[in-house]
Amino acid sequence: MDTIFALATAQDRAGVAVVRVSGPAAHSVGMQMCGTLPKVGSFAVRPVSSDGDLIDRGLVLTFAAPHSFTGEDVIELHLHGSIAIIDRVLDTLSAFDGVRLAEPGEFTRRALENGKMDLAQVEGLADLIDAETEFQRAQAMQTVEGALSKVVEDWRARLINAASLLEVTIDFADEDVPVDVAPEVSALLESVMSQASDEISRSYVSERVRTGFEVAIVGLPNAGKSTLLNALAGRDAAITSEFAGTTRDVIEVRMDLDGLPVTFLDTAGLRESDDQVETIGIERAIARAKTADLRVFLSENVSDLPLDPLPQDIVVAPKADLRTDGTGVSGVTGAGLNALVQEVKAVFADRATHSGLTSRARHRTSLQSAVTAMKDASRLVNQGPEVYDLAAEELRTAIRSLEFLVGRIDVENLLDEIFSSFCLGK
Ligand SMILES: Nc1nc2c(c(=O)[nH]1)N(C=O)[C@@H](CNc1ccc(C(=O)N[C@@H](CCC(=O)O)C(=O)O)cc1)CN2
Ligand SMILES: Nc1nc2c(ncn2[C@@H]2O[C@H](COP(=O)(O)OP(=O)(O)OP(=O)(O)O)[C@@H](O)[C@H]2O)c(=O)[nH]1
Ligand SMILES: [Mg+2]
Repeated sequence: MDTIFALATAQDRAGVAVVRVSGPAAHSVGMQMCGTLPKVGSFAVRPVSSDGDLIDRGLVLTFAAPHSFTGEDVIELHLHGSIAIIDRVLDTLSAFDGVRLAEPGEFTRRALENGKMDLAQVEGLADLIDAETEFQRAQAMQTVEGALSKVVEDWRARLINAASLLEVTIDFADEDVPVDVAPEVSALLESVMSQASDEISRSYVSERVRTGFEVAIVGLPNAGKSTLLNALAGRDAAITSEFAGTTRDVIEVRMDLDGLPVTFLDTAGLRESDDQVETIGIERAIARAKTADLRVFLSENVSDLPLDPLPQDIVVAPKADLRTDGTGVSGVTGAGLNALVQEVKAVFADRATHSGLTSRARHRTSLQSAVTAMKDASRLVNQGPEVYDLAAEELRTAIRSLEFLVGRIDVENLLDEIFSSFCLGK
C-alpha cells in the first residue's frame, strides 16, 4: 500500500497550510523530516527539514491506525502557508520510496475502504466541502453524520425481518403453518414503501438545495432584465444597453438568499427576430426558463410573451421609475428589488421545508428499484404461501438496492466517478 500525501488546505498563500500524509510509511517519513514525532494522538512544534536543511518550523500531529481520518497511520504538518514552503515540503515527501501525491478524494476513499464512513457519508462530505450556503451546509452535514445511512439501515432491517418471516413459513411448507405471517409481512412492507416513496419525492427538493434553485428572468427585449440581474448581483455580470436584443447567452449569477442557494438567470428578450444569432439566444432563453424552478416575468403584459407563467411564477412590471402607480421593479433605482427578492425567497423557503435525506439521481434510482421490488413482493405475499419463495426473492432484490445506496455492496464501478469530483487533499 502506497503512502499518500497532499496539501489539504487551499493552494494559495495563507496563514497556515496543512499537509497530510497517510499510509504505512507516514510515521517513518515524519520522523525523517521532523526528527521525532509527537506521541500518538497529540501535537507539538517540530522543525521540518529536508536533508538537514530547515524548511519551516511547523505544528505536527500524529495519528495511529485505525484511529485517524483514513484509518491508517497519519501525520499532519501544519506549516506556514507560503507557496515556497509548500512546494519544498511536497517535493521532499515525493522523494521517499513508496510515497506519492494523493489523487483527488483518495484520503476519503481510504476512509471508505477502512470502514470509517459509508458511501452516502462520502457523498455528504463532498457536498459539505462544496457547500456555499447555510441550507447546503446543514443538508450535507446531516448526511455526513449518517442520517441517511441510519434510515436506510432501519429500512433494511425491517425488510430482512419480513424476508425471514417468509423463510420460516417456506421451511414449514409441508407441515401445518404455525401462523399466517402475511399481515405482519405486509405491514413491514407498507411502512418501508411509504417512507421510501416519500423520500423519493423529497429527493427532488434536496437536489435543488444541493445544486441551487434556478430563477429565470424573462421578458421582452429592453425590459431591463440584465439591469435587474446586475442590481441583484451587485456587480456588472451582464452587458446592458439601450439596444433591444443585447443579451443572447444565458448569464448565471449565484446568490445566497438567507442560506438558500439561488441562481438567477438573465436571458435574451423574447420576440420574433430575423437575426439568426438572436434567435438562437431566444430558443435558449425559452428552454432554460422552462426547466428553471421559478420564472420572473419582467413584463407589463405576459400575453406578449411566448411563455405562460406557472402558478408560483412572479409577474412584475419593468422600469418602476417610469410608472406612476407605485408598482414594478427597477434595476436602475432599486425600487421593488427587495420585495422581489423576498418573494423569491419565500417560494423556495417553502419548498425547502419538503427536503429529505437524499439529493442525487443515484439515490432515487436505488430507492425506486427497492420500492418496485417491495410492491411486487407485497402483491405476491397476498397471493398466498405457495409464492412466498418468489416474494422472498423480491425482498432480497429490494434489500440489495438499499445496500447499493449506502455502498454496502457492488459499488466499485461508482467510486472513480464519485471521487474524481473531490478536491485534491480530501
Ligand atoms: N487538521 C485537520 N482538521 C480537520 C480534518 C483533518 O483531517 N485534519 N478533518 C478531516 O476531514 C475534519 C475533521 N474530521 C475528522 C474526522 C476524524 C478524524 C480522526 O482522526 N478520527 C479518528 C479518531 C481521532 C481521535 O483520536 O480523536 C477515528 O475516527 O478513529 C480526524 C478528523 C475537519 N478538520
Ligand atoms: N428608466 C429605466 N431604464 C431602465 C431600467 N432598467 C433598464 N433600463 C434601461 O433600459 C435599457 C435596456 O436595459 P437592459 O437591462 O439591457 O434590458 P434587457 O431586458 O436585458 O434587454 P435585452 O437583453 O435586449 O433583452 C437600458 O438602456 C437600460 O439602462 C429601469 O428600471 N428604469
Ligand atoms: Mg439583456
